[in-house]
Amino acid sequence: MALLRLQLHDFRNIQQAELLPGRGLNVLLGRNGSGKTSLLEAIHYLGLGRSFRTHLTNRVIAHEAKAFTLFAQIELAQQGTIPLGLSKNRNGESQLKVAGRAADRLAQLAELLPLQLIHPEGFGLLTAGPQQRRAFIDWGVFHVDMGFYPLWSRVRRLLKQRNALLRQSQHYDPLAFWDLELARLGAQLADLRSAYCAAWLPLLQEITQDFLPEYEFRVGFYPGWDRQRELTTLLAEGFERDKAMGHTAVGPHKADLRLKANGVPVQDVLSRGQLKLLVCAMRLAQGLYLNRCSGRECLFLIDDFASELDSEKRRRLAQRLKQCASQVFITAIDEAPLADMMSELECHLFHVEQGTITGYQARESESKT
Ligand SMILES: Nc1ncnc2c1ncn2[C@@H]1O[C@H](COP(=O)(O)OP(=O)(O)OP(=O)(O)O)[C@@H](O)[C@H]1O
Repeated sequence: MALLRLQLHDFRNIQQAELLPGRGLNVLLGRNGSGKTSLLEAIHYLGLGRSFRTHLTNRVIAHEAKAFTLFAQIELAQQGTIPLGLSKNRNGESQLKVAGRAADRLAQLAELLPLQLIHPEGFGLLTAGPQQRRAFIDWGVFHVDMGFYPLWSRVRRLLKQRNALLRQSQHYDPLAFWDLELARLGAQLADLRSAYCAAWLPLLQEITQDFLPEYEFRVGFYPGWDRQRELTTLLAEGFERDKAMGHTAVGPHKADLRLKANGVPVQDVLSRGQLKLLVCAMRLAQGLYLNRCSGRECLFLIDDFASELDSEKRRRLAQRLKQCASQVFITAIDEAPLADMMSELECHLFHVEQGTITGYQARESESKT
């Protein structure tokens, strides 16, 4: 999979621009505030239907404009080149087109454009609540198991129904029927997530050897409840508590990934820089796993991160990206700190200046294999 063309209209400070990326490393160079991160944000929008900086569409639409529009051409191994279009206006209305047809599910975008974002605030994956880590596991399962998305959607609907019933019912009985189904599907979801974590973990351990060899990492998957016990029993026992809280306290919607370094929770022992490296390793391991088990490539967006790594780690990052066969978009203020990465990968340079892309230059990797 590769992004061959990206056109932007009224996206942040970019009134109109076109990017024709290369397949390897695309370096977006520019001064502070020039629009580099906005370009990554636009690609993120195309892959996930949302920004990584804000949940407010109005912040992303250029001042004075009514809507933003993104258009892209992507190349897929099976389908060849297909166009994608996404537009959002200030009333929150979206238009999504895939291969010229109106599409209604953002999951369609995610399916076409698997992407991983590595950015300076990314360590929230390890320090914030479980929601981000659940989304992280689900990204992986979604891309390797076709059965995941319909199952996940049914579990979500069941939970909504259960929470609505909790608020209406004085007794547990009306919930019992729904809980049977929730427990059945919840167990299937937990099995998929747990199998994914077990399969992905060896790759993570391999990559952390590059980035953080001083630690031994262990990763535990928590399915959202104690699987020694029946989920139906736990749900029935927790009825009064759940009713008081207005939502369900145990179940697959509480799944989490728990990481330890030398036996201690990572957020208690690693420095900020080390947490960032670990997140980077986790995301690379996902890209690599996707590539190994489905032959598909995942696109990497790397914002302002490489300058935080020493030269050896940058080289290792580039080597891993090469292993993932990934197309990479990386921002930097100047190219000097990226020299190590640029020598490992086929490299394309773009200059971003006040919302316009002013330069383009393709460079051959020095150490092509
Ligand atoms: N909705 C908007 N309309 C117009 N301009 C905007 C909008 N939102 C943000 N901007 C401006 O867009 C510019 C580009 O921001 P962006 O974060 O992409 O810059 P950057 O090149 O990544 O900078 P840095 O290197 O400092 O991270 C900023 O000057 C910002 O003030």
